[in-house]
Amino acid sequence: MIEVNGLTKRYGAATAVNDLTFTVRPGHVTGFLGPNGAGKSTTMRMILGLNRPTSGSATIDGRPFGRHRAGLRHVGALLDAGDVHPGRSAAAHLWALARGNGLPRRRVAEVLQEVGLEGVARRRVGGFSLGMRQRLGIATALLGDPPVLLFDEPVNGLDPEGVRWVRGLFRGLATEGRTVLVSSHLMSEMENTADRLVVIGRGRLIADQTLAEFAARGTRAGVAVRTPAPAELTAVLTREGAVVRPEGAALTVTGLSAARIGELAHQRRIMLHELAPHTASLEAAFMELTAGRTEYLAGDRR
Ligand SMILES: Nc1ncnc2c1ncn2[C@@H]1O[C@H](COP(=O)(O)OP(=O)(O)OP(=O)(O)O)[C@@H](O)[C@H]1O
Repeated sequence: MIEVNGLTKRYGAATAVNDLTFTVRPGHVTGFLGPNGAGKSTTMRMILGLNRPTSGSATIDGRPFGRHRAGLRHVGALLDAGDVHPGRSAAAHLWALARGNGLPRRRVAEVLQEVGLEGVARRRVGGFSLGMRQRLGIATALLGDPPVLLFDEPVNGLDPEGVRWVRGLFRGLATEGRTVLVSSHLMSEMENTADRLVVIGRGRLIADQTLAEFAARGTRAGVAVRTPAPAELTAVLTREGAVVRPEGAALTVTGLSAARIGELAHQRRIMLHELAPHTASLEAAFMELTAGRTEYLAGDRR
C-alpha cells in the first residue's frame, strides 16, 4: 500500500505538488492521471525517495521508501526509460542491478522473457527503440518480484501490441495482490487498464475513485432519440419534466430514462426510430474535470 499525506513540493515560487493526499491499495491497478505538468512524476519521485518533499509524507507499507532494506524486492519502478547506460547490453544492465540487490541471476532471464526482450538481451541499449527501452524499464521494475510497483508513463513508445501486452501485465500483477500505480496524461490509456483513478491537476487532487464513479461524475448522461415526429415528442417529454435538445436529426433528452421515454412514446402512438442512452465518456469527464487546471494549453503563451 502507498500512502501519500499532505505531500507538497515547491521549486522556488512554483508549487509542483500541492497538499496531495491519497492511498493506493493492493489488488488494483490505480491510474495516476493528469495533464502535462500536473505533478505526476514529481509525486512518484517523492514516493520513491528521489525528491525530498517540501512538506507532507509518502510511505510504502507504512515506511518511507528509504527505510525499506529490500530495495528492488520491495518496490519496483519505471521512471525514465532513457536512464540506462547506452553502451551496456540489456542483460548486463539487469545483471548489475540483480547483483546490487542480492537477486539470483536467473531473474534476469526470467524478466527478459516476460517483457519479450530475450532475443536482444546482448544488444547495446543505445540501439534500442523507445518501445524496447520501455520494455527494459518494465523488466527492471519486475526484477525483484516486488509487491509494490510504480510505472511513470509506461505506454509511451509502445506499439498497439505492446500496449495490449502491458495492460494485461498490469492487470495480472494486481490480480496477484500487488499494489500497482501507473501514470498517464491520457485517459484513453487508463480506460482499459486501471480500475481506480487518482486524478490531479496543477499539483492538486481532483478525484480519487473507481473508474465507474469517475465516469458518472463527468458528462451528464442523456438519451438520444430519433423520431419522424420530433415536435410532438418534444411536447410530450417536456410536459413530463424532461429537457429536450435537437441535435441534427436526433433529439437529446435529459431528465427521463430511456424506458420512460419509450413508454410515453408508445402511449401517444409516436413512432421511434432510435432510443439510445448515452454512456458518459471517461475522456469527456477527464476534460471537464481538468479544464482550467492544465499547466500547458495550446496557444498559451505564459
Ligand atoms: N527540478 C525542477 N525544478 C523546477 N520545476 C520543476 C522541477 N521538476 C518539475 N518541475 C515543475 O513541476 C511541475 C510538475 O512537473 P511533473 O514533471 O511532476 O509533471 P507531470 O504530471 O509528470 O507532467 P508530464 O505528464 O508532462 O510528465 C511542472 O510545472 C514542472 O515544470
